[in-house]
Amino acid sequence: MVSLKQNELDVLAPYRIPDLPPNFYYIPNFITEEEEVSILQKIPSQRWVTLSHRRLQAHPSTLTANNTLLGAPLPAYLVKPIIESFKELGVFKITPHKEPNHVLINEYSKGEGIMPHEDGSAYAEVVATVSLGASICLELSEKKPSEENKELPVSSKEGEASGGHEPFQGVHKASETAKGDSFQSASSDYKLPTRILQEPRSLLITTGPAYKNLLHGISPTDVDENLKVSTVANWHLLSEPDRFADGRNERGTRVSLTYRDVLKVSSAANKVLGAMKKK
Ligand SMILES: O=C(O)CCC(=O)C(=O)O
Ligand SMILES: [Fe+2]
Repeated sequence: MVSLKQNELDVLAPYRIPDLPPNFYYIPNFITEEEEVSILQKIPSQRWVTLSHRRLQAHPSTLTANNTLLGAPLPAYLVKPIIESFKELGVFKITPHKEPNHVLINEYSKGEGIMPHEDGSAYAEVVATVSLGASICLELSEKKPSEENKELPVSSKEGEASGGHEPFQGVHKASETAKGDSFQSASSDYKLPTRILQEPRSLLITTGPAYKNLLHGISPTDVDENLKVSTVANWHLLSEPDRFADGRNERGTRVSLTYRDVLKVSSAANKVLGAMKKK
């Protein structure tokens, strides 16, 4: 019997990735192949915003400049079956709205990635990422003092401004230097930096200190290499580790759905009331 720590999402305990800051959970085969195909077909092709190393779309909309979401329902294909399963598992049970209200869809072609960054204070400390199409490695590193506040600006996350391209390059370089310097983890109990290998149809949940204290990114490479039990934190939770027996993951086009609970939500009704109060 797995012993449960306080606040741990009980049903998820068997999926907790060991030796990482609390808490990452990796659930292989979270959705079926049919569900995967169906979601991929429904992602609207006209809503992509192309960034320098990936393309992106936000549902129901991009956040405002002060990180507020104009509340609106998520499209049905993002709700069923995924959010229904989140409710059964209690994924968002600790967040203010108890369910996600915002989804960013990222698409990475072979060789593309995202700079190491933190998701920041606009969201509750739970992110649930469903991977589609192909496997990819998420790289985790600890924030160094010099890397505090490497929060991806909303503009770059949401693709509103081309200025978002600059931090991508800059932060990516910072991380590579850190690795070259044989990065020393402040908390030596944890094996950092490390990688989480995300297979298609899997769910990765990031909560608490894992959300707050680490940077995550994806190398813009054609092949993830040197994959083995000692370099991939979730190796024992993989659905098909044999696929990576040669230590390699040849990248394909991978789409991620990142579900979040935006803390500040304004409704259309609130806007009208606010305007009336000002009069
Ligand atoms: O594609 C992913 O898994 C990561 C995306 C991400 O970090 C983000 O959108 O903030
Ligand atoms: Fe992120």
